[in-house]
Amino acid sequence: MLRWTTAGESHGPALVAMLEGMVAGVEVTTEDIAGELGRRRLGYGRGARMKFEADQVTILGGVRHGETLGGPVAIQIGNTEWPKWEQVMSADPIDPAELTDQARNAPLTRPRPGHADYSGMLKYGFDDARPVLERASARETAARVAAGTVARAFLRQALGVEVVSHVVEIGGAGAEEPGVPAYDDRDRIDASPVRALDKAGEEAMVAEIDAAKKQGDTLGGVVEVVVSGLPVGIGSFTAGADRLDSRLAGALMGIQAIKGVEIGDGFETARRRGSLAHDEMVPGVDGIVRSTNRAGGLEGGMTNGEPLRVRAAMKPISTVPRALKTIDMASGEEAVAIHQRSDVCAVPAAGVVAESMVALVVAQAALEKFGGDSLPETRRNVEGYLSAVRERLEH
Ligand SMILES: Cc1cc2nc3c(=O)[nH]c(=O)nc-3n(C[C@H](O)[C@H](O)[C@H](O)COP(=O)(O)O)c2cc1C
Ligand SMILES: C=C(O[C@@H]1CC(C(=O)O)=C[C@@H](OP(=O)(O)O)[C@H]1O)C(=O)O
Repeated sequence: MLRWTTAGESHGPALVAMLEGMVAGVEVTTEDIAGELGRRRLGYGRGARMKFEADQVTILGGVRHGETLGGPVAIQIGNTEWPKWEQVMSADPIDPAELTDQARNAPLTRPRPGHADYSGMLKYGFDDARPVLERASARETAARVAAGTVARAFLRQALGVEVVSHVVEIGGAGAEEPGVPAYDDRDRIDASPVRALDKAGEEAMVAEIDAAKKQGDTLGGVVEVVVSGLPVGIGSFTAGADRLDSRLAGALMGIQAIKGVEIGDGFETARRRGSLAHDEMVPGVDGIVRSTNRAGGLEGGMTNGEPLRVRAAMKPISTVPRALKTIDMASGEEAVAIHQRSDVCAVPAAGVVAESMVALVVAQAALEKFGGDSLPETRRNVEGYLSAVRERLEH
């Protein structure tokens, strides 16, 4: 089974991603991972940290001469800001007399509403929010994108599947009809400051970010991930936990600040009558096709051969410059939340993270269906299945 995990803190020396269960022979390089990490740093409205900090990628294991070996893949993302944090985030005990950076090490006792600070301090028994926010921070999403790069490479090389995303709304602003991107639109989307497919939508979103920034405020929004080239039958209807839709929802909700997930037309479908909610089946060149794709390529927890479409809604950035009310946990007095700096909006970056989580989940489900220890073996299994499906559809 394909499994992934990450370790590391926001201001630690590095993040680490581990990916187990990947087949041998998938072509992936340090440059590929760095390229995806670069996409995650972009976006109009991101904060100062994206400018002064850099991700340093090292593949520590599981890849040789540009190909996976079948063993666990370990990827390190070094943080160039580490020298500034070496004392505060030291893994080993530090003699208080040697601590030169007292200011940076001062306990953070004013939990920020919308963050993990308050519940995390009480749950783990900390008087300082630092140990909570270091791991709760979305800096960790860099490690997910690194693991996701390997999953995307596998999907492309085993199945010809491609994953793309675009930003649909920011702070309620966006195109009326944002359209559905194809993989060929990826460079154009990445060149947009907000990763929008549509120019009018882009302008509205940029204006909304400018307005929020001026008012000392922050924004959330909605991203859509589209996966093309998927064969019918990935996922399962046999148990709730095996449904591809439930797995996608879990993986996307697992991204920091994601508060809602829609499959296909999602909540809009719930407002329609059945006659206008589903996707009728009509004869196509290679068998059966759908006249619409309202279901977003998923029926009964399985892919149905149409492009997979899934949306994720991100709440506004929690650290609001116009600081929110809180309670100082040291004194019990009313206070305002800690605010050092913040993104105004990280929705474009969240789209890249969402692509990675979708790629990991789809790769996991594809490996369950097709198996194999090497890329050629998986490909043979895919081809055998596809030819059986083609035969079945011949009339
Ligand atoms: C890519 C990305 C970047 C983020 N950047 C920030 C940020 O700069 N400041 C902030 O307060 N929250 C940021 N967040 C969101 C917080 O990490 C998130 O609101 C917090 O973990 C609590 O969210 P939760 O209730 O979903 O756990 C970011 C989230 C993502 C996905
Ligand atoms: C560092 C990243 O995102 C960070 C995620 C984050 C948060 O609270 O989630 C808060 C910000 O960091 P800081 O509080 O130190 O300014 C972001 O810059 C990154 O995405 O690489």
